[in-house]
Amino acid sequence: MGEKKGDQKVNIGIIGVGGVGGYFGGKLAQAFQGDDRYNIYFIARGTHLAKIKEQGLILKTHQEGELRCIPTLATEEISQLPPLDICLICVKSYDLQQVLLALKPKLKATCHILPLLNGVDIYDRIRKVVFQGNVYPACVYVGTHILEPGVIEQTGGTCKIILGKDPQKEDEATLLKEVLKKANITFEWTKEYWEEIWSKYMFIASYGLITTIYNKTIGGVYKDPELSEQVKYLMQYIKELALLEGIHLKETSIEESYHKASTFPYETKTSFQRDYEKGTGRDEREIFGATLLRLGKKHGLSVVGIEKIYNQLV
Ligand SMILES: NC(=O)C1=CN([C@@H]2O[C@H](COP(=O)(O)OP(=O)(O)OC[C@H]3O[C@@H](n4cnc5c(N)ncnc54)[C@H](OP(=O)(O)O)[C@@H]3O)[C@@H](O)[C@H]2O)C=CC1
Ligand SMILES: CC(C)(CO)C(=O)C(=O)O
Repeated sequence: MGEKKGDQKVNIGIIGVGGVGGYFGGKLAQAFQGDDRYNIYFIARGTHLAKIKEQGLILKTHQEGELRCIPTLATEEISQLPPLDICLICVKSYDLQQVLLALKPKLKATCHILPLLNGVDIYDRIRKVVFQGNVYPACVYVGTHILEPGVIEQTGGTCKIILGKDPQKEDEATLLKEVLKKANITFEWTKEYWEEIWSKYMFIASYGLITTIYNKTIGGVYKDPELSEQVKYLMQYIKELALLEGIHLKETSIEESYHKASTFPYETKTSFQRDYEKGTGRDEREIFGATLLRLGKKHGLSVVGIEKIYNQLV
């Protein structure tokens, strides 16, 4: 499906306008502001939503300065959305199921669904609930968070979305690619998306766990020899898991993944760490920790070392 003709509008939903959704959704809203062929819908809640309604979303970026992004509509109610042509899913994994159930009736049969969550089984989680549309497995390296209600700060990462074809479909995501290009969002369409998603997982599960447990930034962990050893231990384990799941990561994947930390500012915190620090008990440990144990047990790997690390989370 290419660009829409006539007075048909392209309805784009950003589900969860936090760090990731605020960055990409903000760029989309900015790009299409005043262009009545595109409607941009933000799903947000609480004081963050109230501020967005009041002043628009303020997006502070590393490369492009500060942008004020005004969507067509910002609301907490997914039921208020029109049928969507494109949907970026940007909630944390613990909110995914509930959001999918609400979204399901709002996704057109041709909808282009782009999940930007961390994790190796996000595609499967979505496909258990949503049968229509095209779900493009994806990952992204971007350091971004809600600085204060209504304000997103992006400080590091390439900001490039790596995505590929829905494994169950033949669609090439023409409309989504056009929209991303128009909004100046960098992306790479690849056949190797599972390798990319597992590589990202190797990076974020390892650094996520160690930054969180030791209360250090990504730079702090990278510069600490003992913590770096733990990161590499986790990476080695994830590389083995990937292979057992049929994904062959490169010979150099651990070294590359370990050094990726140096492409983020020293002070960068992981999204897992930010949640954990809030102490609300709502965090992605299931994705970053429990999944390592579950898959390890499934394949008969020794999980003693992983359990020792995981059990340090309170
Ligand atoms: N932050 C980063 O730098 C990166 C994060 N990721 C991954 O991306 C995903 C999103 O992370 P991130 O952007 O940091 O998360 P955030 O917590 O910053 O953003 C998610 C937002 O979605 C909102 N939300 C969730 N459910 C609903 C709902 N039903 N209605 C309205 N709003 C809702 C949350 O509101 P509330 O706060 O009220 O719960 C929150 O504002 C995660 O899987 C993360 O691991 C991937 C790459 C980089
Ligand atoms: C480390 C980072 C910022 C890299 O994209 C990330 O994915 C996260 O914190 O969840």
